[in-house]
Amino acid sequence: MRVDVVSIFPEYLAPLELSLIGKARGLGILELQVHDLRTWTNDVHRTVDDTPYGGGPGMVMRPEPWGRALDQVATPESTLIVPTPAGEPFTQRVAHELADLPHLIFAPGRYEGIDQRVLDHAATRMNVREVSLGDYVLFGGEVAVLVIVEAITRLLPGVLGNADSLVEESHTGGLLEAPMYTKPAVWREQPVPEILRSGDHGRIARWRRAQAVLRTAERRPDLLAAADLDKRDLDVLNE
Ligand SMILES: N#Cc1ccccc1Cn1ccc2ccc(-c3cc(N)[nH]n3)cc21
Repeated sequence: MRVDVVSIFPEYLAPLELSLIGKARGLGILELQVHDLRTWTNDVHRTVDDTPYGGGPGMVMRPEPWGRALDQVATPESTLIVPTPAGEPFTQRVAHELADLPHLIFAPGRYEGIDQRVLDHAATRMNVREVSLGDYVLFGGEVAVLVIVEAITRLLPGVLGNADSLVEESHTGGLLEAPMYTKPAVWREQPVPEILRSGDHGRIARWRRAQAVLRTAERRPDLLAAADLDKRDLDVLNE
């Protein structure tokens, strides 16, 4: 997978060099390049924003630099990802969809956002997806890019050593993850649930599933409707 990020704060994306993402890049699983939007300005002040038509607070990102940037970076197989409070919710399902694509271009805006014509024009030549991290407002899209790139990179084949960890992870099958424990067996007078030390892998799997169902019902009942619950799960809920 190739990822290009265009930002007026390229240094904000430095964490993408670290840890697993850095490993994925080193293994050639992920190609990533960060670009400074001001590269595509053509005035002495390298201007990227202007006042909004129709009035209102703040500034809007001008279309010309973005247009030139996308002219250079995009290919017919590109998908443009635009973080915005007005986007579709970014979920694990969306992460899986994006992880299957060949080329992602991220356009994290700043100020009050990017001139709408940038997205409308891009949509005439590539897929465009506006995505929201949640119902809160950030200063800009760079933080969202860090989150989205990490969520996608975890799903790329070869990045996570133990493929099983992808199977057990949260939101698999639509349920939240069961609580996890490690040594010591007792910590501040709190023991690890006995079943997890029983060595009975079948009972452990059933216990974890039951915990995931109960935790989801308690914290995210909205996820239950879409989860593929079986009879045992329903019995757990009705206990
Ligand atoms: N757009 C916009 C906007 C609109 C109103 C007020 C402030 C902003 C700031 N902003 C500029 C770029 C940009 C990108 C993504 C987010 C964003 C995403 C989520 N889920 N929350 N916030 C915000 C962003």
